[in-house]
Amino acid sequence: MRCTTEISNDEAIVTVPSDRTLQVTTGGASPGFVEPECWQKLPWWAQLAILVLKEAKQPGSHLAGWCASLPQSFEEIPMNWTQDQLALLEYSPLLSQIEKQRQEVSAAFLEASNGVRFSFSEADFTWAVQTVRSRAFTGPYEGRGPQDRVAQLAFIAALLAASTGLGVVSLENGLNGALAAAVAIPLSDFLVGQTSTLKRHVMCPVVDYLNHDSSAVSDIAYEYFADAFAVRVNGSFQEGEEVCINYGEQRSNDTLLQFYGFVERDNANDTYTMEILQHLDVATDAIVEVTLTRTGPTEESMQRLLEVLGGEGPEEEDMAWKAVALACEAELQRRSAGVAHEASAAGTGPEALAARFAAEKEKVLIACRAHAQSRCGRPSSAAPLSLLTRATMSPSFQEPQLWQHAWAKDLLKEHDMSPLRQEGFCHLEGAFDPNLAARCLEECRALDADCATTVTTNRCNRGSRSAWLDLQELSQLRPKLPALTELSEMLAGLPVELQAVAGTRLRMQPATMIAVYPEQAASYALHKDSYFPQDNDPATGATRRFTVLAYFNDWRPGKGGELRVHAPSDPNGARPDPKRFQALEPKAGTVVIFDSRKVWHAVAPSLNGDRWAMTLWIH
Ligand SMILES: O=C(O)CCC(=O)C(=O)O
Ligand SMILES: [Fe+2]
Repeated sequence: MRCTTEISNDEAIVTVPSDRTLQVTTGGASPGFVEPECWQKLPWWAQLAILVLKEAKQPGSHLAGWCASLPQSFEEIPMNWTQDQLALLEYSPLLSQIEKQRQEVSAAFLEASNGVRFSFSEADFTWAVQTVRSRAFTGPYEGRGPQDRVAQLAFIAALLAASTGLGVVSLENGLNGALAAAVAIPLSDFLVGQTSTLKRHVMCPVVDYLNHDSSAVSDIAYEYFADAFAVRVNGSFQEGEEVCINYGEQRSNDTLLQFYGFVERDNANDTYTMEILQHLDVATDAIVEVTLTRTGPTEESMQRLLEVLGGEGPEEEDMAWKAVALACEAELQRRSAGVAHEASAAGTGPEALAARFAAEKEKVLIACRAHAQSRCGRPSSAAPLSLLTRATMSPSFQEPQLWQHAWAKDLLKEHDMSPLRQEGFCHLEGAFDPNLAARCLEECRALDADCATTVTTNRCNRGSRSAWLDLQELSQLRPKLPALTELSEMLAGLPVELQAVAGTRLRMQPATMIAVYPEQAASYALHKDSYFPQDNDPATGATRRFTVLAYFNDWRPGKGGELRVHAPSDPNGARPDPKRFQALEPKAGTVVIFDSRKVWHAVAPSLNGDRWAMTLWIH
């Protein structure tokens, strides 16, 4: 759906009155045309499917226009594919899911055909179920009966606590706002889930015309006082722009294909489930199914794997990572090559969709294999470790005057620094010699191959590896790392120059960090480098004031890994709009300087090649 006029942030873009929707709720009464006993036995999607069939078959339905706009068939939904088409997926977990789904739909049809007082064929019913599964959304239901009241009271109390906590203006607005938030997916379980498992499943005409985008931030909310469903999209849009919503967070391509009939390219939530022991030389009858992400097994899978390996020590963990690397390798050997998939994925129809799905699954395996290999024999830590001593470095601040460098003096003189003062960041292309960047890149790769980098345990920054170069140890590091020490000294000359630009006294932690974002297997979520003043270190008063980044890669469009600098937030420092950012290319020779306290930023996954950079933080 495209917008015909400008849309501003958080405006309700579609509002559908409750009586124009089709809904079912947990334990809700059956409609007059279905036997109550039959209704209670049917799963929610079958109940909704019956409501859809009723509208589609009933002459003069007030939803006739919407019914007529629904697709006649769903050739993109794998449940409708032939065995040959399904085999192209090369992925048995999805095949089992589809088989299960077919059986469930048939069973529900048998049940429904006995208790519904109008007739329909199995094909009609299947069509309606597929309409429902690709278009309905689910949220909590605040309850209706006396029993539900308890849940409702707790619900309202939680909302009031939330709204007063936020300093909301009027009660009605507060409640509407809080309820709106409550129907959104993540909060719903917190507010309602603990006291009630009541759910509401809704088919909302028109809302279903909106496409999915996993990066979109949207709410589909029941607005209590308006008795309507409203879609709000976080972000502003120009006339003609497509507006997408997020069908739900963290959906793998399995779910997207099975229920919605599409595959998302480079979907960071895609996973690969397999029986891991079949690929390993272990004498056991146990079957260990693991789910792999681009950065290794899910926590639950890792736990299961460690149990089989007999413990949770560092040795077992190392063995587990080796097992994952081997299993990914074996699985990749077993599958047909992704290049072939990519070639056949260009068209439309089940074959192309299956090829796209298989190509994406292969990408998960490749990234997971690389990550698992990088974990073997390599420490993990919340912070990078010193290259020389392998220890965490406690901040020992120095006066910037100690570090002066002609390059730094010239750089800030040559470039206009007003963007740094006004917008809080500046992007300096060609700031240093790309040959130096290329030499740094080579040294970084060698260090990484020697396991000198640490794998981060920061959940917002999954998959990256890094190391500290201690500026006080440069003489020892120089012989082995001439390029990295040269660049570190250059960057260390910036704080004294920035003091003049910022008009404040600065201090520096004499260390630079090198970090890699491996291809397809790392990203950094929206964050600031300093949440001043909350994160003032009480002992040292340390707060990061400026972040300096220097990039090493020969960057080309399509390689990904952009630094996303988000539009400045309000003076209260609220999180900015996740959809509005400027994407800076991490190109060899580029330096970016920004205010660590003000600038919200993120790193996009690198799509082609490992992405390397050096960082210096100034306090
Ligand atoms: O590498 C980048 O472009 C930014 C990394 C970053 O945001 C960080 O390390 O805090
Ligand atoms: Fe950062």
